[in-house]
Amino acid sequence: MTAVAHTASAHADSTGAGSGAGVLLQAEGLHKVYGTTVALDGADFRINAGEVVAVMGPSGSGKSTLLHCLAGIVPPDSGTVTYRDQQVSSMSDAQRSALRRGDFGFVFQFGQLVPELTCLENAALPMRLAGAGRKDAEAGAKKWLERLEVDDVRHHRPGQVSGGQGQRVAIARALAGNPRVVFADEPTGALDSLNGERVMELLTQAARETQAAVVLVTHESRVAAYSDREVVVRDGKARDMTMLAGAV
Ligand SMILES: Nc1ncnc2c1ncn2[C@@H]1O[C@H](COP(=O)(O)OP(=O)(O)OP(=O)(O)O)[C@@H](O)[C@H]1O
Repeated sequence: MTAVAHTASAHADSTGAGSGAGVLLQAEGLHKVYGTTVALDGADFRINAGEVVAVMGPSGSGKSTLLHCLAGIVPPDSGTVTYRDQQVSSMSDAQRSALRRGDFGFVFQFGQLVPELTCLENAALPMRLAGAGRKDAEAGAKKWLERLEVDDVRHHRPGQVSGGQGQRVAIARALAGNPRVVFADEPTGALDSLNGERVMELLTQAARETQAAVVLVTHESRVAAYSDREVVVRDGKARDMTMLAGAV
């Protein structure tokens, strides 16, 4: 095993970065290997409630793998992921799915909306999957579509809306279930810069109001500028740049 950059973790408790509401999600010493490729090599990470953390770094450095391990989508080979007092890394597939449905929201580069459903039905889908009735789920989803300024396209299907509108619908969908953590992997990657900035404004505002934490994978510094803190992943290790800067 390679030595881990623990600088960030060593300072995070005392500085209480972000809302100060305490660590919500934490990873320690994550290792993940695909064949002969080392995707994560002892990565540490932590995020507080209400905090927006940008995960940056070169292509292939392990950013998405880190996000997938944090979200319980991919189990790490070793290391731990702790959400509140639960060990995500030792949960069964079914437990991890339940956690993702109940507590996490997801936004990806290409919204990944279900093409057969309307924008409203898409935004309501996580709540439906979590057991809400159609009426309640759609009422909750409509509120978020209004908030994301795409209520007017709620009866359209994803193929009938622009990329920016589709991405806003995807964000509404991620937020509608009142997630405690939103995982956003290059959420503005497919958008022009104006749309990208508006999407980031809406995402971060909404997250701050609901005290959701946002793990934001991006390679764009103008997107990372919306975060409270930046973590750089390089060669499968994560370094907290804000903490490092503060320590100088
Ligand atoms: N499912 C997989 N199977 C095989 N190799 C994988 C898989 N997922 C990731 N990798 C490899 O692991 C390494 C890290 O990938 P990852 O997608 O986490 O990087 P990234 O920093 O998100 O890259 P990018 O910025 O290009 O999206 C890469 O070398 C990648 O090819």
